[in-house]
Amino acid sequence: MNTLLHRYREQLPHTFKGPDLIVLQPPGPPAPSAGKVPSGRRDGLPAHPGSLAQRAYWALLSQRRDQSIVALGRSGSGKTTCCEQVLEHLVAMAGSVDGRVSVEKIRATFTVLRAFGSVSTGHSCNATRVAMVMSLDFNATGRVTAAQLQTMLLEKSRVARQPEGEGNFEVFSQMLAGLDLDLRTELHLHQLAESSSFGLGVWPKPEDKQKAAAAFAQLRCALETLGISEGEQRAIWRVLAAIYHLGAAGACKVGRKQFMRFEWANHAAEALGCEYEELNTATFKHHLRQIIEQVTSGPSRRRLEEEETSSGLKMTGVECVEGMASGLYQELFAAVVSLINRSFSSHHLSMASIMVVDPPGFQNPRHQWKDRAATFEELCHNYAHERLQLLCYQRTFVSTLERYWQEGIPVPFDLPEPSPGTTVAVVDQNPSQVRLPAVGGAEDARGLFWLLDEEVWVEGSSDGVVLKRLCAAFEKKGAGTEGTPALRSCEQPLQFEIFHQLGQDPVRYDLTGWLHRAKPNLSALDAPQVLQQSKREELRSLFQPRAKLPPVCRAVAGLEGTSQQALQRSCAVRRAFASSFAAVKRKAPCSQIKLQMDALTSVIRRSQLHFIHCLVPGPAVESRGGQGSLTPPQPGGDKSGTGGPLPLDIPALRVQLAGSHILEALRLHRTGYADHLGLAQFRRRFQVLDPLLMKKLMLASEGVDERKVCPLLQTRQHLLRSPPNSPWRGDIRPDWCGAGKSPPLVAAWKS
Ligand SMILES: Nc1ncnc2c1ncn2[C@@H]1O[C@H](COP(=O)(O)OP(=O)(O)OP(=O)(O)O)[C@@H](O)[C@H]1O
Repeated sequence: MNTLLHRYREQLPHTFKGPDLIVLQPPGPPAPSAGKVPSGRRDGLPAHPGSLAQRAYWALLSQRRDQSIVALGRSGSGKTTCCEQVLEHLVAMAGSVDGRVSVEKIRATFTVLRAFGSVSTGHSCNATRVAMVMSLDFNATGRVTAAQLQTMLLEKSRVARQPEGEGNFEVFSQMLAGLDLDLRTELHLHQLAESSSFGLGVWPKPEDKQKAAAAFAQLRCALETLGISEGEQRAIWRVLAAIYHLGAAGACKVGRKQFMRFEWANHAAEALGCEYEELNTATFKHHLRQIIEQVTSGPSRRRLEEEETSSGLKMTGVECVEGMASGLYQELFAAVVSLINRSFSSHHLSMASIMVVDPPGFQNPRHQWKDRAATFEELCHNYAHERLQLLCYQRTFVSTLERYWQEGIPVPFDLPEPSPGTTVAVVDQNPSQVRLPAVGGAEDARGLFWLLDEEVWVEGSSDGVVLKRLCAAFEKKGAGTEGTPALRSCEQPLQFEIFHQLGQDPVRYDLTGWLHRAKPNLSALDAPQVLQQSKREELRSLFQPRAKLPPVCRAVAGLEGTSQQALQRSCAVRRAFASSFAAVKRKAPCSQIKLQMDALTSVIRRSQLHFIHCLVPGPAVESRGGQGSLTPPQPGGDKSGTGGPLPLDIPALRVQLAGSHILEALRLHRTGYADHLGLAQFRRRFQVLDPLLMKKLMLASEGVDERKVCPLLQTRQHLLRSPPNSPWRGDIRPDWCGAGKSPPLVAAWKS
């Protein structure tokens, strides 16, 4: 486990001295191994994400096993920066076959991802709104053969709606500010609309527009570095322009469902290469499509469609336009990811991979002293973050203690309580696969996602009903109830609080309108067809390859790839979606979020996991614009522009430490035996020192009586004491090998 405490480094002398806990240096090129090494570190590297990357790399080479590096922490804590540094370090260190993967391309990828996947919020000016897994494949000689990007949980609704004081995806303002005159005229962007229902084309200050234009020039360079042709870039700008025009067109709020401003809708159709009528039908007239399908399909299908129309699935005109815009953006994002993957793909054989995971950060409006309740999208990001924390908990504590128990190693350590699983269950617990006992005592307690998916089909149901059922299942009532609560209802109507971060960081949510959000948006589902059937060749060639992908996995981008490693990862995603076919068939948006997280965890689950906990050490500072954004960190000391160093926010740091079980993990690391090897790896590593002993060792372990192994090693403790400076030096405990316990037989060292 690694803790990266960014900024304020100078103010934290010797904060963490554990062998695995490191303090992040300010961003910059990976530090060489020279320099002051914090005491207790065994790899000889100073504190830096690069040192973690190096460890994962050596583990990959020595164990021939996939590795994953997962960044966790609040929004704005430096996860994306850290992941970028890790990837750059790996590529620079290992080198790549044929130069297919280079540091420049990795940087370019992050520039593109920041443009298309991040927004400006109070936490950060580049808050990521998509979860990303970037995998580097290595061959047996340790060189990078290929890379693959997969993305999940894109906050596509952001295109049409943003919380107060937050922005749309950066790429819109960049394109509107920086597009050259010819293209601007061709796409009807030379004169921006007076108002856009998507909040596009607005810059609070003139310098913001200049910055956006400069960022657009950088984005174009990045796209070129990734080998994305001029024609493909034009197709990308066309879709973005169409989304802009849809925002300007708007929808009539009363009467017939139709565009409010015909002229702008016409521009949107022109940009997409389709007729106005086609766009109009795809956006508003699903019933026409449904009627055709009903006529051509069998009776069972007809029943399903009837159900859909009779339940509250009918949408307003505004929802239809929003759905079309978000659907177009999701397809565009997936196409951009495919283009990035094309630039990294190769047919070279690979042995194993290192996967770097950057999820959206944990978010709480209270962190910026905002009084508003959190939104549905923020709940989804917090849920994703806690699913990864749960994985960390299982690997750090549950599996480790289980291994000690299996090997008969007495370690005085109790499983920390509570587990992140308590709050994860509030969101996604499925009574048919209950992992934890229902907190409120109700036998069939369903998590929020399941409740929303269920209630959306019930005639006359409301947000209040969902809240009532949720509280009945998970709220602790009465004085006798023990343990940390997972949920409580608030005094404000339709509001509730989930006790995230092990109860340390409760977030208040407003459930108003969530039932409406849980409906599948039929316009969004029609968007891919509009793009695939475009009359413009450049759009068709960009989007038609997506038509071949199974519709179940549409929310996940980056499933293409021909190498063996890429196919394995894609299979893991498909398996996760296949596990809940009913939810996929119903196109239920909430279950899809859970399935996307299942897919992400199943991609990395089999690998050796390394977690990076990024902490925000100081309080968020309101920007001069009053939009609640963090003051950008200053190099070399983080002066906030006020002349003095920012104070450390000790309570906030405590909350972050306690909310992620960091101190408990450190304690287990010191009490237990953090490093261990399977016998086969142990033999491979040390047999050169005493081949005879190793042979006996293998024979003993292959035989029935494993007890013979232990005395053999005890007689040769010097094996592990040499060579000098070996990172594996240490004491062997006499009971390191569990007598009579079942395999896997492991060797454990005292760190
Ligand atoms: N080690 C560091 N020292 C100083 N500043 C940093 C460091 N790491 C990141 N930053 C800055 O902090 C800001 C937020 O960083 P970043 O986008 O990586 O955070 P994040 O955790 O990925 O946020 P989110 O989850 O919202 O995407 C950026 O402006 C970045 O430049």
